[in-house]
Amino acid sequence: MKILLVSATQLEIQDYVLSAPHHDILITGVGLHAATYELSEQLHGHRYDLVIQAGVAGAFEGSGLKMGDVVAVKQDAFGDIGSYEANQFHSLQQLGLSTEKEWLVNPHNIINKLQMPHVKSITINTVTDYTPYVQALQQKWQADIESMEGAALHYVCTKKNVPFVQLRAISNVVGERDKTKWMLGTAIANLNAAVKALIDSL
Ligand SMILES: O=C(O)c1cccc(C(=O)CC[C@H]2O[C@@H](n3cnc4c(=O)[nH]cnc43)[C@H](O)[C@@H]2O)c1
Repeated sequence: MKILLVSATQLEIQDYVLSAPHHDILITGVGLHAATYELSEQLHGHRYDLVIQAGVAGAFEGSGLKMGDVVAVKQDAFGDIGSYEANQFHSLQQLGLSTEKEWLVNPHNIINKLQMPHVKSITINTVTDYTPYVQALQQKWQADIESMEGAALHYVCTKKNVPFVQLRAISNVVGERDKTKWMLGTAIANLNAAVKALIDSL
């Protein structure tokens, strides 16, 4: 099986890569713009049976998720592309500016084989501790987690008709900007173990 392993940063997947260097690896850089471009370029030149995106993420309060939990993203959305006014967020679809679906749902069976929570994620461009904005996004999407690249995976792979799966490990609570309260090390260790378990099972 030809697998592409994708991550925003080397740090997030290097433990797995060092132990099993035989898959194609794509480090996109942080953010939607970089992930969309790099993934599109890579899929233009190669055919993969599965694209795995692995990274850390923030969990929304009330999601029930704990630091270090590893989750599979069932659906993702471009969470902050639209308008924010009177403390309410509106997507491009609500504004009548896009006819595409709001949620980019992963239709591939592989996600059903993963023994971990299946979650809703949004992909955002600005990390913030401004509570009214975080609450407006929560009210709109009722997501469990957020990242800065996930929707690029769902969007590009769906357009290119390539099977994909997005694994995220929880490193922080959304809105927490004090990095001493993040659990990056635990999240990355658990993420790499989950990537290994998934690939070994294929
Ligand atoms: O130090 C900063 O100011 C800073 C600003 C934005 C992001 C970071 C990161 O270290 C995150 C990089 C990476 O991790 C994902 N991530 C992790 N937690 C969150 C979150 O709460 N909201 C959105 N994305 C998150 C993200 O996918 C990035 O690739 C540091």
